[in-house]
Amino acid sequence: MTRTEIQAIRQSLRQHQSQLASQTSLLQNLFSEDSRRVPAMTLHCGALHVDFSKNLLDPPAFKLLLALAEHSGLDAQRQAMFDGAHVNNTEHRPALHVALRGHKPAMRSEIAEQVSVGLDRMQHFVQQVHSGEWRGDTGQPIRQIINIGIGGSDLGPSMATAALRAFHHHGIKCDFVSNVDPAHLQSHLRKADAGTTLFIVASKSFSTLETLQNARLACEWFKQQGGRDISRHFVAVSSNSQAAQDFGIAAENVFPMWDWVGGRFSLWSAIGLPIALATSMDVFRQLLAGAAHMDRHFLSAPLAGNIPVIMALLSVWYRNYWGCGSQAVLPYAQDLHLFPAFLQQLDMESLGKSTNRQGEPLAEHSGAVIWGSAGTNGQHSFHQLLHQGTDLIPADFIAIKKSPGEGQSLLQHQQLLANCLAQSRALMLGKSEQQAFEELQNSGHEEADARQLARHKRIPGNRPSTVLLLDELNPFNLGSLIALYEHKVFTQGVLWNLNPFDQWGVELGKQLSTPVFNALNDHSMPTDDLDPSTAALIQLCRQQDTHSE
Ligand SMILES: O=P(O)(O)OC[C@H]1OC(O)[C@H](O)[C@@H](O)[C@@H]1O
Repeated sequence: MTRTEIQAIRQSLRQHQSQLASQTSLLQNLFSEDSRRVPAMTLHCGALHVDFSKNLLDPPAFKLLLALAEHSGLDAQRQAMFDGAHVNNTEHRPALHVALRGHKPAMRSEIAEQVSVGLDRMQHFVQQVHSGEWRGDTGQPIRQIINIGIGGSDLGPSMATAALRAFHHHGIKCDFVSNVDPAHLQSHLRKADAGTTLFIVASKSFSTLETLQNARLACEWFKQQGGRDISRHFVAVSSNSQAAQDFGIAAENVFPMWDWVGGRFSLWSAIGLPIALATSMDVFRQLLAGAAHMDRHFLSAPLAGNIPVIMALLSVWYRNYWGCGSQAVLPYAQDLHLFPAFLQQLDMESLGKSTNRQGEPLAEHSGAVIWGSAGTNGQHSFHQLLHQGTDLIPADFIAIKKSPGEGQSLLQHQQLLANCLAQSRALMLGKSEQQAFEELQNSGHEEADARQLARHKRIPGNRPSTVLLLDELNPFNLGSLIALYEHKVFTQGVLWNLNPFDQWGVELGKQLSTPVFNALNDHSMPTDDLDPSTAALIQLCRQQDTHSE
């Protein structure tokens, strides 16, 4: 990496941004200056079409951002990740989620074999469950799956299972439990039948408190319901097979994963078992194939035509030069309603860092807050802030072209699409005070009243968005979409020179919860060594216990 050159590029980006920021109708000006802006800024990868044209980006800014990517060593670091080098430098590991979808890493030839064996085991198990060959301990087939896991062992599989609703296997219901709050598991157990329920205990480390506690509660419930043979109702997915066995899961029921897969990148491994059980192994393999398609695009497309790279460059552009502290992700598809929550972990756990790869403080802001929900619901709540709030918040709109239904459903789908495209357009166009005034006068308002109200109805516009259009929401396209965001996050890590594969910040909360838990459980335990606020709150909790006794 050439620090001086990077600093010079960053300085030019700052200067250029200040020129662009002075144009209040920059987006509309960019369209009038270049009639080819839309085709030039719309990229395609299989059935995914990405329209970048409504971004606050002109050709000089794009050129500077591409230079930033080149000087940051993106080519070499991308190759290093695909080859299996230790790109997770603080944990001394490769990050080889791409190997799970068929890429053969040059430095780790044994991995392709492990992946293939792992997939075959999944396939065999899914086939046994779906055919009814796998029986519970009362001789009944499995009808319900409850996945117990949290973070990467929950968000990816639950999101993909919901997204692939149209491909669900009839007769198998799949639920996900993550929160240590017993109410979460109990809400599912209340409706479950122990004889036909299969629990998947999903934990890469097999040491995560929430998952182990919920797994214990599930075992307790199973026994209370008269269940005898745990091995017919509990399987695990873990890279720590011994811990899973020590917990009581039969060795043959432990599906492997590996330390070279990061938790938030793990849905492609056996962590994706609930996806395959809820749909089919064929669907799961199509999901992998779609991701592999995006992997090839990321590896081979030139930077200027590389979708994940451009998305990452835009995120850096908005975060570092336009002062954007957050980014909205708005899937206009109910089946993708968990996508923003999945992305929150993928993006914020990866990029929420203040230290570079060398251990020095970062000179620039890194990861932004990622948030959003399924459209059109957001239009009736937080879109107000997107349109008229004081912050500039770039938005990714994700839309699906093909309606899954006909008749009235088709019409409603067109409404959904229309709303999506109209929101992206409204963010760009806004409404001038004059336009608002004329509309008010035309609708019969007195002039003074219209002038006053027009100030409130003015919408600045010039707010950026990207539209990602999928031909259809199917496993292949979903795989491509997820992999796109994975590579976007990786690229941002390169541009900020940080390690996107560790998560040390998460550890502190885990460490500190133990003494608090002990103090809550044992009232004789002194709390003087805790901070005054926590000590006082513990006292309050203890008093509450006394009152309810
Ligand atoms: O799969 P597990 O080992 O149980 O980990 C589950 C989750 O725990 C964490 O605290 C990490 O921050 C996540 O990255 C991880 O996905």
